[in-house]
Amino acid sequence: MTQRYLSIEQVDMTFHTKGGSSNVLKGIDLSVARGEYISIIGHSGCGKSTLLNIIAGLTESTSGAVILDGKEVNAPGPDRSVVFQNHSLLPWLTVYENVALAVNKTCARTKSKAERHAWILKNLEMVGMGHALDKRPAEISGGMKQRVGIARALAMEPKVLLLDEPFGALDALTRAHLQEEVMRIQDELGNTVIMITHDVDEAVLLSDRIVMLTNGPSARIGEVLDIDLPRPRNRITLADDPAYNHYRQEVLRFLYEKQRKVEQLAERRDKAPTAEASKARA
Ligand SMILES: Nc1ncnc2c1ncn2[C@@H]1O[C@H](COP(=O)(O)OP(=O)(O)OP(=O)(O)O)[C@@H](O)[C@H]1O
Repeated sequence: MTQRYLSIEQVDMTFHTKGGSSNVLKGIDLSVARGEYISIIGHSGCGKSTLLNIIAGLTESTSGAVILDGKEVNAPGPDRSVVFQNHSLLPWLTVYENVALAVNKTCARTKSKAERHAWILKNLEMVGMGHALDKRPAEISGGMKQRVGIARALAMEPKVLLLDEPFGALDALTRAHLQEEVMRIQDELGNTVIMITHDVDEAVLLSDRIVMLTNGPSARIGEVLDIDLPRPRNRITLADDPAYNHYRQEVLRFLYEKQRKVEQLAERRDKAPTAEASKARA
């Protein structure tokens, strides 16, 4: 594997709003190998989506750089496709047309009309949506919409697939099915993937490495955990696997420790006498 297929170098992010400035990310450094599956996990509001948006080129970082396959990227491009938690299909287009829109945009020069048609079908079949080509988003379930979103992202043949809590809004069974699909597709295509998740089991099941962000403000990478479990992975077998459970515990320990620190700070703040109270006592 080529190390540094994607590298995030010393990325800082500060948002300036009317209410003041907030430092969200500080000194994020991460190298991702080609074909690697990375999950980013961290407490709510720590800056995971901000980081993903910076990689996608949707948000410009305050400083630092994102280098993909030797080139700096700082605007959206077809080399990075994003799947969001809440599907972003165009409601007036059919399933087929939603994927076709992306394919016609990115492959117009490289594929003939017939090739593009076959490619759209192949990608929709890969996610099990070949039977619903003419349906509109309102006529299919949430899980099916996510499948179409994944097909659309894959059909663009991105260098990096960015998944922002792609299964977050789904029921447990649909979520499990889609995780299996993504693992199978990943085995077949060897995509480079960066996925945000809140789900520790999902992170361990799918990832080669889990990147754990500290709590904000100024979140940084707290720990990176290598998930050295053979593939293909089976969730039922892994449930009794000591290595799998060890990885789970490691992520949970990190998250609980960070949470505990936040609670301790809040306790200290609540106990500390306020300036007014001190003045009143004086
Ligand atoms: N465009 C923006 N302008 C100002 N502040 C922003 C903007 N985008 C995000 N933030 C702030 O940055 C912080 C991190 O937000 P972000 O959505 O990246 O967190 P997250 O870890 O993805 O959260 P969650 O897990 O809840 O989705 C939050 O405090 C948020 O309010």
